[in-house]
Amino acid sequence: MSTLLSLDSLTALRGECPVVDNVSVSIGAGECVGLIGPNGAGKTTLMRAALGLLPAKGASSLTALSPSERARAVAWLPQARDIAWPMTVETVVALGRIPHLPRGTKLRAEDQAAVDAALAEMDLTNFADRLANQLSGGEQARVLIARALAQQTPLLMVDEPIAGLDPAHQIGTMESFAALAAEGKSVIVSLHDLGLAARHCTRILMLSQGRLVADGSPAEVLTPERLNTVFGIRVFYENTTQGPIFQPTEVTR
Ligand SMILES: Nc1ncnc2c1ncn2[C@@H]1O[C@H](COP(=O)(O)OP(=O)(O)OP(=O)(O)O)[C@@H](O)[C@H]1O
Repeated sequence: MSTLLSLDSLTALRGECPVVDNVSVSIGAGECVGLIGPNGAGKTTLMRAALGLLPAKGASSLTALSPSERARAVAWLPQARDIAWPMTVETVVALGRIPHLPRGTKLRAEDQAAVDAALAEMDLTNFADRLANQLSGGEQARVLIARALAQQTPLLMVDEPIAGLDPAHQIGTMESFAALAAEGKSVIVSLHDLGLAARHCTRILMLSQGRLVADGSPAEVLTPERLNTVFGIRVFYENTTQGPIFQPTEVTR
């Protein structure tokens, strides 16, 4: 299995305090990896440090790449979602093709095909000519996910992509990520919906206070003890013929 991301003792400080603490992990092709943890656990910091967007100790395989190589190796969707520019949805999504275009050239047929596919995947084909800054918050979020998909990188790293999406688009987006993994690409997705993580992710990384406290299949990681100690919740979890059903039921502290 080829390795798309390798972190070795990655440590990121905010002031004196390590908010990502000695994380080592390797992500191979074909994985849909859910990155979970309470608010402030270090999920965003871990992804930004892995991308080389924050200074960190230890090593990330991505930071060894040149900026242009990195842009073809990984697509990044940050948490902030507002689109300020009065550009059409199609133009915003086409920005995802820049890493693939020879300098100064226009979109080629293969680039347009990638843009059209990403628009369709995010249910945005009918929005292609709308101004992106005039869309709702959830619609803008889908435009930015489509831009990341259009990049067609082996690895997609997305920070809370389904926050603010309606239920159908949350499920559809997670299905798109799972489908990418089934095709041999990999996705690292931070999210707070543990039910969708349990259902769509092949692997879960659980962070608590900057440390990687669990790494395995959803059933291995989402145990009652960890959900109690790390998240302070009790949950109902059952494997059914329709897949795992996972519902937080009460706060335990
Ligand atoms: N710019 C900053 N300066 C100082 N501390 C910061 C800064 N950004 C984040 N932190 C701290 O680092 C810790 C980890 O933050 P991070 O954003 O990585 O958490 P997270 O797991 O992504 O949280 P959330 O689920 O709320 O998005 C938090 O305690 C946060 O307060």
